[in-house]
This record gives sequence, C-alpha cells and structure tokens, in this order.
Amino acid sequence: MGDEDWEAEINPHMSSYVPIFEKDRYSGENGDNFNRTPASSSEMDDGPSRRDHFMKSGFASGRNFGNRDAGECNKRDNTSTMGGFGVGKSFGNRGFSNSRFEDGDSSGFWRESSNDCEDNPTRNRGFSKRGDNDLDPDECMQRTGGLFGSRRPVLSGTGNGDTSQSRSGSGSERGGYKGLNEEVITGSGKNSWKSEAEGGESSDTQGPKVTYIPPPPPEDEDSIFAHYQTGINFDKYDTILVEVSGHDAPPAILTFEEANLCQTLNNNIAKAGYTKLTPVQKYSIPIILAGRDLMACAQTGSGKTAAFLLPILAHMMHDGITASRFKELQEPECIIVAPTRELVNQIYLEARKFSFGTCVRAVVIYGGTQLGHSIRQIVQGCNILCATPGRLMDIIGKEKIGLKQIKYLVLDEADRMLDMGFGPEMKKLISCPGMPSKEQRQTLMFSATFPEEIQRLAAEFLKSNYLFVAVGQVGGACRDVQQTVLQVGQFSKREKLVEILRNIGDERTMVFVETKKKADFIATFLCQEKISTTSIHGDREQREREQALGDFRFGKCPVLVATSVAARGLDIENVQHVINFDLPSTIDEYVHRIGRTGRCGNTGRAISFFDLESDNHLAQPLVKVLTDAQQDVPAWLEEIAFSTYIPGFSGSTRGNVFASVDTRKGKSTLNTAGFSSSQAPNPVDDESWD
Ligand SMILES: Nc1ncnc2c1ncn2[C@@H]1O[C@H](COP(=O)(O)OP(=O)(O)OP(=O)(O)O)[C@@H](O)[C@H]1O
Repeated sequence: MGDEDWEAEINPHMSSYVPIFEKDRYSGENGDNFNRTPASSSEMDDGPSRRDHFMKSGFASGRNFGNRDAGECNKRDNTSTMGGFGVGKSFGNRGFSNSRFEDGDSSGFWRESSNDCEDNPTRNRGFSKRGDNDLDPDECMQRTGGLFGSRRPVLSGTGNGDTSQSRSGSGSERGGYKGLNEEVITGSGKNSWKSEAEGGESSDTQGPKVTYIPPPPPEDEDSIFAHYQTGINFDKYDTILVEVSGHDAPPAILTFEEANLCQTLNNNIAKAGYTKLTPVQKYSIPIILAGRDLMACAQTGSGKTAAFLLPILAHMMHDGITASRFKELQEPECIIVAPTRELVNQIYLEARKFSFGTCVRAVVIYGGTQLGHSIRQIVQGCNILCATPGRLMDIIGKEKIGLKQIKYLVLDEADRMLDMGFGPEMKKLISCPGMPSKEQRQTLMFSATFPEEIQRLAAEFLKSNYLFVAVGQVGGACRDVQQTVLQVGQFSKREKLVEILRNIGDERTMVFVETKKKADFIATFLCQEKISTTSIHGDREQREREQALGDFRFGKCPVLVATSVAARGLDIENVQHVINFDLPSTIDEYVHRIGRTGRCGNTGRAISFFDLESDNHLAQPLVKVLTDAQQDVPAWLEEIAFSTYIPGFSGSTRGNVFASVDTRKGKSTLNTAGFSSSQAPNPVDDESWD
C-alpha cells in the first residue's frame, strides 16, 4: 500500500461499515440492555430492494444535485419513517431493522460515551475532546510531523487509557489513519502522494475497488440555475463592518456592474438570482480582479463561493481562455481545494453555474468515488478543477493533471484544511513539479473562521503582500441565527431532542453529534420515534452520504443527523434549525455548524445542549459568540464562563476571544478556542473528525 491510502475509507473495514453494537459493551452494569440483532449477511446484502429505493428516491436521476423549491417536498413522511434511513447500509439493512431500543437503554449507550471520554482529563481542561468518543482504530493513528510540527498523540495519557490504547494499538497495526474529515492517510506522509498515486487506487489497496460513480448532475438550465431566495435580512449585510488590511487594497465595489464582468457572466449572475453583492463579494471581487492574493474571512452563508469564482472566471474570460479538449494530461488554470467531498461538489456546481455558456469547463473529483471516473472527467477537458486534497494528489501522481498553467489556487475552508492536517498535502501541492511559485500564481483562502495560528501558517501559501479581508467579527456567528443554549445532561439529551423535534414539526433540521457511532445511533433512535431521519458521517459510503444529503435536501428526511463532516460549507435550502446534540470541541466548529441555517439573509435557529460534565471549556467562547451576535446569554452560562479557569484566557468573557485582526498587525490575541495561540491544542490532535 502506498504511503497514503486516500481510498482507505472504503477499504473492507470502511466499505462494509456496520455500527458494531456488541451486547457486552452496551449492556450497562446496572443491567440496562441495549438489545440488537446482529447483522446477518442477508441484511447486509445490497439487494434489489435497496437499489429500488435508490431509484425511487430520485438518486439515480441526480436529483440530489442543485436546488429545488423546498415547498415541494418538505413534508415529514411519518408513514415511511424508515424510508430514508433504511437505504443506508449502516442502518436498516444492517442489523438495525429488527432491533428496538428498550426503555432504559440510554445508560447502555451513554456508558460507551463515558468509557470513551468522560474520564478524559483533557476535556475538562478545555482541550479538544473529539475523537475520544469515536475511536475507530484508524482514527487513533496520528499523522506525524506536518506543517504544524509535532502533534500530540491522540490518546496518550488521556481518558481511562484502556479503550484508547487498545484501539490505538490496532490502528497502529493497520498503519492507517482515518478520521479528520474524510480522507485517509497512512504512513508518515513522506512524498506519499506520489507513491500512492503510482501504486494506483486499488492495486495496492487491500480493500475492494471503489466502484461508486456519482450520478451526473442535471444538465438543464433550470436545474443549473436553481437557487433559493435571499432572506429578509439580506439587506442588513450592508451594515456589517468590513476591515481590509494590507497595502494598496483596491476600493470595494458596490454593484455587480462596477465589476465590469463580461456579458455571459452578468447573464449567469442574473439567472442565479443575484442582484446585489454581499460584503465579502464587494471587497474580494476587486481584490482578486486586481491580481492580489487574499485571505478572506466572512460569516457563514454570506456568499464566499461566488466571491472567488466570479473574479477568477472574469480573468479567464478576459484572458481569452481556450476551450480545453480531450487530452490525457490536462492543465487547468485553476484548482479549488476544499476539505469535504460534499463541499467540493457544491463548489463545482457553483462553478458550473457561473461558467455556463462559456468555454470554461469545471470538473469535480473527490474520494469515495471510482478513480477511473475522476480520470474520465478530467481527460475530457478541465479549466477549473474542484477537488478534495487526497483525490487531487492521486490524480496529480497519475499524471492526469499538469500544474504548469495554474494561475489560481483557492483553498476554501482553508483554516480547516490546515488545522485538520492537510497542511502537508497542501505543501506538497504547492511544491509539486510544475506548480508555479506563489509569486507566479494567485492564491486565495476563504473561511468563516481563521484562528491566529492558522492565519500565520496559511500565510506561507500567500505572497507577502496579500490582503486580509475580515467581514464582521472574524469567527463570529451569523446574527440571523437565533441561538439558544440549554443545560442538558447526557442522560436527558435524547428525550429533549425528541421533544424539540416534535415541536419543530416538518421544518428541516440538522442534528450534530460528536461521533460517527452516535450519529448512527441517534438516527436509528429518531426513526424508531417515527421521526424521519437520515445521517451523514465519514464511515458511510460515499453513495450513502450523497443519498442522505439528497433525502435531506429534498425533504424526504427532514432531519439529518451529522458529525462535523457536514459542519462546513454545506448550503442547503431551508435548513431552519441546527441542534447541537453534542457541542463540538471548539467554538469555530460551533460557528460553522450553526451556520448551516440562517444563510444568505434568511433566519434560522440553533439550539445547543450544554452538558455541565463535558462542555464547560466552551462556556467562555460561547458567551463571547452569543454576545457578539446579540443573543441572550443564560445567566448560568455566564456564571460558568466566569468561574471556569482556562489557561491563557486573561480577559473577561467579553474580551477578545477571536483573532479578529490580520495577524501581520502583530497583535497577540486569543484564538477561537479561547486559548492563547501557543497553548491552543490543535483540534486535530484529539479529534475524530467524523
Ligand atoms: N450576491 C448574492 N445574491 C444572492 N444570493 C447569493 C449571493 N451570493 C451568494 N448567494 C447565495 O447564498 C448562499 C450561500 O453562499 P455560499 O455557500 O457561497 O456561502 P459561504 O459564505 O461560502 O458559506 P459557508 O461559510 O457556510 O461556506 C448560496 O446559496 C449562494 O448561491
């Protein structure tokens, strides 16, 4: 196996992922049982009924791409409760169908949590806690070295030791690293992209060949330009303060006309329903048009994708780009990298929309799909390549992509990519043979959060005179999201969740949990409660992930239980509620998660369960985020915030928790986790990304 096994997510362990609910583990000492029927082989069989379901659910027709009027299908179908759920191998077809969670099973379930993390001292110190709970052997391996220097072992010295170490051990044996988000890395990362790529996708992979070919998105113009309406608060964006730092920043533009884009682009903008620029677009578009490098930070759902796509396309059009044709080696002008498959797909759809009617061809490639399919997409022509880091490096290694013509490199959710350990891959990318130096290309980084430390490191990718645009409070939550924090202990969470979901009715809701297993568990539980639910997380096959997203997007399952894999970037119409069943380990992640609602001027609600046993470290940054977003802060939370000692947190709870400035200004501020940068744990160290 090559040093990096980007496809290992779908190795035998992963592709046949079945939530393992060993009776022993889930039988509480107090006698609570967690009865489950072991999955029989027939249950696991991807039989005709399942395939039928795919077809019926519109998956095969590609409906899961693009937007549709939510009103069409935003009905919770209680009669087919298991409908969207049973399709996933992880659920109904794999051992869950006959199982029933008995009364009192919660302690059985939660016992797992406590075994895995509650004793974890790091958690109480406020360090990143994720991963302790979701200890897939693969996840317990560390990516070593890398851009950010040494990483603490995920589990060393934490928790009760037993579980972690044994699992960690098995991870070592397999030499795999899994987690973070979606891509899988093995070995130490030394030039690994190359050897993996040379080794091929499956030739040196022990698992089955990845055969999944995502359905093509609909080609008709209506689907390409389908969009949802901006919300009542869209105009309020104008009042958001914007800070640009760096030298000689070009002035902001106020209208699309001022951008002087070509007619085709203007037509596409109009067809997309854009009439007014959002603040990040007002500032970023002229900066990018002027050829400057940019690090931009703007609130979730405020149009960052168009902020980089439009000026890049404008440049391409202006430069008279030639239509790319079939060639074994394609040399795109632009590469856009993002951390998750779903996000990269979404960016691709936006690129396809804005390049409609031009000769610019956008292509998307991501892990969990057949490598041959990615190659076939590329060789047909490629000007803009949207890719996840792993698949990108594979394709480069296979010499299907040459980098000589790259003029634009975009890192979306850049902080996350670096923070989650893709720094080495990004470094390899920029030092790949043929890749123009940073002086010769334009590099753009976007995110809603940019902790100081990451800012500093990210700057290695940019020219020294890059501009930094901060729209509103960097790392701040979108004010259009009404945030509520409830004190809910582990044992009461499920009951509370059901109560809230019943009150919510048919409104589209994302429920975030901390671990993959819990995502399966909660989704199953909700289905049994007759709340039509699906789930998305990194142990689900890509096909299932896309199915889940489609079922959620089109209202078949109005509840989506997700790990942080869905926290960033996903732009789904009409998500009215986000529920943090488990709070994430960092406040950044919280901001991204709740940003799945309240997008583009629409309003949304976020409810978070705050567990006094495990979430106290978030109290301070949470108070800060709530205050900045002009939300009510519960007195109890403020009290915890004041009384909780966090090393390095010297200010009041209303102090400067965020790196709210361009780090080149030299201010030493606290990062978004509420730690001083030097003390801040890298969330990757401890977390299981999804
Ligand atoms: N100027 C505009 N007018 C109308 N709609 C817009 C405009 N700009 C963006 N949108 C729409 O707003 C939605 C959110 O945009 P986008 O996904 O780019 O946000 P984002 O800032 O990248 O969010 P996140 O931080 O969550 O990734 C999309 O549906 C997009 O099409």
